[in-house]
Amino acid sequence: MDGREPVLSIRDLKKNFGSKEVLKGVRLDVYEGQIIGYIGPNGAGKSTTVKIILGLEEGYSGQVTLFGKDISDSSVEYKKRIGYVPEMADLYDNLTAEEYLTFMGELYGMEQKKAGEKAERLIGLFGLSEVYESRIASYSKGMKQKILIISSLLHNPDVLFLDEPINGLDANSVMIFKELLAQLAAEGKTIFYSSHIMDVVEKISNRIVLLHNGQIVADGSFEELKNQNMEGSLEEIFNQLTGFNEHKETAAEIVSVVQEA
Ligand SMILES: Nc1ncnc2c1ncn2[C@@H]1O[C@H](COP(=O)(O)OP(=O)(O)OP(=O)(O)O)[C@@H](O)[C@H]1O
Repeated sequence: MDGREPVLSIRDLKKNFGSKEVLKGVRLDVYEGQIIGYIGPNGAGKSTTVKIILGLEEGYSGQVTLFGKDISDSSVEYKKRIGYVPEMADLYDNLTAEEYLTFMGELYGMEQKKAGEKAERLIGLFGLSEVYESRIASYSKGMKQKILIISSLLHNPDVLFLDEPINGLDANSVMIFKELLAQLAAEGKTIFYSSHIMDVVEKISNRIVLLHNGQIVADGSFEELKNQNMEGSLEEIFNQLTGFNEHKETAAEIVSVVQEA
């Protein structure tokens, strides 16, 4: 792209679940400082791609190179440079945020004291100081989401994989989070952002990658996509590229079924 080595490079990535071909040859190079909006219809294979990169899903073909090394040859050490906010996570409800985050920091190779100090400061910045020592079971949805975000950042990763990260966050927290991503990218972090909230993806990403039927069907900045004969908002571009224009008819059919006697 600009002579630099990609942070992440994917070549001819294929993955089947049984007879279902989910990824049919994905090719992608991602560079430092990019915020990739990774989008696609339900079931397109976005989470599957991320899980393969994270080493959580095996049995694929093709090549995935992260930080210059093929992940199938790398030791687990590379995972210390990754932060991950999964879409659905099982937090340890019986732990307090302090215990959970210190534990996560240690898993990522941090010293317990350092992890604890950093976690406490981040908890404060996310407005959760009062509940730092309360059990996570007592947290609201948005509070749990903040814990996941903090846990993905605690060890200062180089690459972040975020799956619907603002789920449950209030408007003020969303504003901080969007700004946080921009500032992290400016510091050279690479961010992979999967979401169905198109107006947020449109605003925060500097590159949009659309996965459809197991392949990448669009790749570029929002401006570039608009210049490629696609019009309107990212939501409309998404509808055009995935061949969907029946929302009114489908909604009307649903209403008629709902109202059946
Ligand atoms: N462990 C599994 N076993 C069988 N099929 C799976 C498994 N994991 C995913 N799939 C299938 O692979 C396809 C892609 O799933 P994936 O979760 O990657 O989609 P996605 O793009 O992340 O979707 P969403 O937007 O709904 O989160 C789906 O058809 C799903 O049913």
